[in-house]
Amino acid sequence: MSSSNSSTLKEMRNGSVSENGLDYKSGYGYGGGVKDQYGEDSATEDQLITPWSFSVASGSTLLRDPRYNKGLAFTEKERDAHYLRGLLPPAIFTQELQEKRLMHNLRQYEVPLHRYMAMMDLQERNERLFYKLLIDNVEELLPVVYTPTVGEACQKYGSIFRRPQGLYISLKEKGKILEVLKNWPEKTIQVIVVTDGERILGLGDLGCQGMGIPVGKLSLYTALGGVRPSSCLPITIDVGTNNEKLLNNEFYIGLRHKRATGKEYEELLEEFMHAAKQNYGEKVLIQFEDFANHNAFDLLAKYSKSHLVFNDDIQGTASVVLAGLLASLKLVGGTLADHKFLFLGAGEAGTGIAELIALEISKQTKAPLEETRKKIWLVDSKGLIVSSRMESLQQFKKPWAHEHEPVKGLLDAVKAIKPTVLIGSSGVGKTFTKEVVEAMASLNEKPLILALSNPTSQSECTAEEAYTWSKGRAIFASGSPFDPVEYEGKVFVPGQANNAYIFPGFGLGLIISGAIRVRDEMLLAASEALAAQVTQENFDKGLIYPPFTNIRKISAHIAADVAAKAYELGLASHLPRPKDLVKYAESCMYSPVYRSYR
Ligand SMILES: NC(=O)C1=CN([C@@H]2O[C@H](COP(=O)(O)OP(=O)(O)OC[C@H]3O[C@@H](n4cnc5c(N)ncnc54)[C@H](OP(=O)(O)O)[C@@H]3O)[C@@H](O)[C@H]2O)C=CC1
Ligand SMILES: CC(=O)C(=O)O
Ligand SMILES: [Mg+2]
Repeated sequence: MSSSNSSTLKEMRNGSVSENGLDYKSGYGYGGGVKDQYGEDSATEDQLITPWSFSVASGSTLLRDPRYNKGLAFTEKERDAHYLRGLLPPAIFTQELQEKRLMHNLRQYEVPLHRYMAMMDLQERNERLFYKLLIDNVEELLPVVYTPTVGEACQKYGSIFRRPQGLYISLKEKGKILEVLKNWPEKTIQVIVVTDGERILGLGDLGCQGMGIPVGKLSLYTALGGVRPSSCLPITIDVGTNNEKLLNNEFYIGLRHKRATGKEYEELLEEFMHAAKQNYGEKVLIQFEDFANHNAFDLLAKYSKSHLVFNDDIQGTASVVLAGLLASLKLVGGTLADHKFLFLGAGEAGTGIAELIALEISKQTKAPLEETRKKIWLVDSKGLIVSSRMESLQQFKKPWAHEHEPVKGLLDAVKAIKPTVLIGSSGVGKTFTKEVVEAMASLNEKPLILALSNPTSQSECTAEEAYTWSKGRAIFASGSPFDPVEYEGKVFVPGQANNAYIFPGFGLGLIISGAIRVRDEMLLAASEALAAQVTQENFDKGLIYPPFTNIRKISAHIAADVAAKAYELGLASHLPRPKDLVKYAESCMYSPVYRSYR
């Protein structure tokens, strides 16, 4: 360590690096960056000449840097070498002891939002400990940092706001977005999750406060998919909000006017997409999240030609649901083509899933897509989507307008269509009523019921309702988690049908292969990889998804199959192709274990 309290990366490269304890042991297999003092990839060669040159710190600055801070886990030697003497109490804790203490403290909070805030504080204080906690306690902490609690956090974001997380790009930044991107401290970005806050979960327009979603999704990219935190960038685009309650709330953190639309909106998005590619290169993955459907489909169609883009709500959800359906065939029998599907909700999630099911059936049976789509029916707020409504339908609904007489409510649609699978993607809670579930149970020995809407308050029904009303015959999964249910002496474990199973591994697959575009074949590969991870033990409990406890292994398999597909399609730029892609994906994953600083 040089005697100054901070040293620039340039200085380190000029000679003091090796003596400063570079720890290459747990470096990444990708990224190609320069290692900083602590063994992190921090900046690429050309970034060294930018005015934002990287510096590392010691003393109190080190303690306040969440990326490198280890709190009480700094060793005696590190305390000496890094000017920490006296800044910490004498005790030295292992990371495991810190973890035990934090879990104990977290469990004292009875209000979920308080747990969320405690986790965000930890992320801002000690990043590795945050990820260690999340990875080691994933089933317990997912509902805290993700759905359902993240929904409440977004609703109250203005009130609970402490330190800013992520990058805010508002209409005020029009014409300056590239400069805004350059203000972000990290230069090597591999994944951006971006929202404009208009459809946050099933909670509607939360404007700028939607930031909780990209922050939460990216923490899962790291914890579940092993993408390193420094290469993840959460972004919220603020074009205003139509949420009157927020506009009138004195603590609202966003622009205080109605949403910009049309040309003004499109130009801001265009500038952002252009700047992101210019600043981070063409291999940066841009994940669109929780946009309203009147923008989401158009943005995906427009930018999938020129950028590496992925819409989680349309594509990630489709892939996770298809995986559950493929797995469920072990329980319900038949092939996918033998089933009939009915959706409540014909938006991003509903039509996205429908299309991927139709594609998979078409792939399996060689039947044309127009035919396989006919096995799938959707209900929107106006009733069953049928051909007589064609003229007034939004573009993304048109492929689902089959010949049938008009049907108004869901119950009548169930009776008319006689589906084997019922999927809720409406964003409206309690819409799978007792009559609807009973009708499904009267039609099927094992009705498959997926209540995808988030958060829990918007779930189409609860796990208990699904099992009780079907007399224990339903196979059930939901977007937000439910506890196991005991019905007539038997314990039923509901699965979580959430795109969180897919996007972390999917993104990792794109990154490790250096993919330049996303294709439907990759989504199908991800579905098949996830379905293959469901074990007999899971099926015995009625599960159609594996538990999240194994998610890193699952993500490695998804990543490997997505990467393999990218290579097969000629869309991978990282050559040569690694032989064992699963091992390679695992070797690329971020580890939250502390590094030793010499
Ligand atoms: N589990 C998971 O992984 C995921 C879950 N979701 C959840 O799915 C829900 C929907 O998301 P998304 O598809 O993006 O939203 P959209 O707004 O795109 O679509 C909602 C659809 O539901 C329909 N709808 C609304 N109210 C009713 C009603 N009372 N009866 C019948 N249909 C109704 C709408 O009808 P109309 O078109 O007529 O307005 C629309 O077709 C959200 O709660 C979201 O959290 C989303 C992505 C992933
Ligand atoms: C899970 C998710 O992406 C959603 O509810 O929007
Ligand atoms: Mg979403």
